[in-house]
Amino acid sequence: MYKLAPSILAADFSKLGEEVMTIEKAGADYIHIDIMDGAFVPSISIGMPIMKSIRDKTKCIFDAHLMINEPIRYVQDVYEAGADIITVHAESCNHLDRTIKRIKELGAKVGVALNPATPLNVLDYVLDELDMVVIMSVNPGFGGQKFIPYTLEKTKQLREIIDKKKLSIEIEVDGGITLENVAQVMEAGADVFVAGSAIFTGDILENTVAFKEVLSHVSKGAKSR
Ligand SMILES: O=C(CO)[C@H](O)[C@H](O)COP(=O)(O)O
Repeated sequence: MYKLAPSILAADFSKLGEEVMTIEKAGADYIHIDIMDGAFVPSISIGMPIMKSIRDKTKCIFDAHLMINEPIRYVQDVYEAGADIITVHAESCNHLDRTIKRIKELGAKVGVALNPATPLNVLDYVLDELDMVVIMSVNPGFGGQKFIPYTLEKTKQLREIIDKKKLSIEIEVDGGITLENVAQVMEAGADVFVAGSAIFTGDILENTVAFKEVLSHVSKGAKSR
């Protein structure tokens, strides 16, 4: 099954709990939580207290995306705040292997995100340790940006590698996903789709249902791969 991961970066924080309950009701699979430090990426977003405050509002999986330098310093706090999946950027870890191991020791699932221009081969030696790879389809730091088309090819290449090695790793694509381009991202081989502005602008319930409708249309088995 394809999964939808609404990014709360685009939510109305004055009613975050309510909005999270709305997207769960409409079928969201993961709640994508963008944590930014103002150093690895230009923006500062939200942190552990906000995560904790919504943890009891939903049973959805918390998919924490750490856009922070040396995230190993915070993975325990993020786990304790309720994260089920913790994703770090390959570019922000001095010791990626150690960071992956630390997340696994905590008992969380582990993801590694790659900026648009980062090649897939940085994952060559750690791929089989991962539960998720996040292909950034925008340069991280802001919601509401335009999808970068060349990341479709990168997603296809990663799909081939994962299938060839028979690994059970989810490919999540993050940034600029809309109802207009989501089918292309599905065709490229993604499993999980992050959408911020396209979900939280306008009617949140209707937008979530519309995404779920598209994602349920093409069954994975029916795809060429
Ligand atoms: O990681 C992110 C930004 O760094 C966001 O999750 C991403 O951009 C989703 O927002 P939108 O759908 O508005 O592009």
